[in-house]
Amino acid sequence: MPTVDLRSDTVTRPTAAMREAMARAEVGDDVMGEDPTVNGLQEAVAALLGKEAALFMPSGTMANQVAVRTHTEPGDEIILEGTAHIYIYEGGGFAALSGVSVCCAPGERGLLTPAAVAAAIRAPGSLSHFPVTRLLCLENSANRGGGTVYTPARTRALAVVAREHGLALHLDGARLLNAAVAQGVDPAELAEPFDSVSVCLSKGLGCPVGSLLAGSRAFIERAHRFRKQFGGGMRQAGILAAAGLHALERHVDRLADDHRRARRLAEALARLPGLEVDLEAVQTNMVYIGLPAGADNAAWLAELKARGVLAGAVKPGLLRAVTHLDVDDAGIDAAIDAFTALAR
Ligand SMILES: Cc1ncc(COP(=O)(O)O)c(CN[C@H](C(=O)O)[C@H](C)O)c1O
Repeated sequence: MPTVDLRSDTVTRPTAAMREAMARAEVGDDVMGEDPTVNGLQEAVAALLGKEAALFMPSGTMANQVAVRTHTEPGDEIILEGTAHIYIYEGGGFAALSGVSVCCAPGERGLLTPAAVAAAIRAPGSLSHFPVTRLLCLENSANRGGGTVYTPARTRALAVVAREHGLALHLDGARLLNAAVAQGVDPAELAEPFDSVSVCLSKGLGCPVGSLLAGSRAFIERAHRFRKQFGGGMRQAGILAAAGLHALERHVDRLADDHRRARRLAEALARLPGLEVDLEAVQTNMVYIGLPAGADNAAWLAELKARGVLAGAVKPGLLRAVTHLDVDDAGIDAAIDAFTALAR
């Protein structure tokens, strides 16, 4: 029985055409700045996001953590929404690598409001008791929010509050191209208010490895130093960068297919007895699925697997399904059939 892997869009494998592009890549030593394909990808992504420069990174986590380190000094504080990837899924890197504290602001479906950001900013006290709030990080699309998106207008409104208080702004744009395609807007419009933006090539875009961090030339120069310090300097990485150039050319518009499939899956599951799906949160390629009270994640995942469907567990009673390049309409049909059989 074929298996449809809905655990994450990180599971996408390079297509044959992408592998050919990788095999043809011109390469050089990127630590010496001599890999022409990496340089080309960095220029292309900087232009895509409307930034002066960009830096190729082995992972989205490293792109975020280098950004935090570049914006802050030990003892500073950063503001994150309570379900942010930087807060939950990056190994406490903000503390271990940057020595900063976090103020988690309450969001709705993973998205912050200007009021929540304003309330999270440490008032400069007369004494030096407080950490200094230095950086606001947003996530677009918001993973644990359900793959929800910030609009350009809401992003700008949050940036106004941050700028009024002298904060720097970083965007965890792991799925920024999903957010842009879902809204029919230019990625550069969503990136515009930010000092730094990370984007992932290794998720829905189908690359085996890679993210980029974009920002001003001065910011990227400073980030370059921290990437090296964190061990992220790479040598003939053009083989990986070629996948990114290929993906930017061929795999961006098709993200709409992933969103359509996620929507179809969500609407079918929402109709099943005992399952809970927040359809308002299904805005891109993710479907969070609430199980019946008392259901056991492991048992459900095993039953789904036995029916050829892999899903991810988020927390007790909550699963996640993510559509991507390697999921087709037949895979969605199989997932609907499997959940239907189990929900009875
Ligand atoms: C918003 C966001 N920002 C950053 C990252 C980190 O990217 P990588 O370090 O995995 O390349 C992820 C990965 N997300 C992964 C997933 O969704 O399966 C897991 C949870 O780490 C992400 O969702």
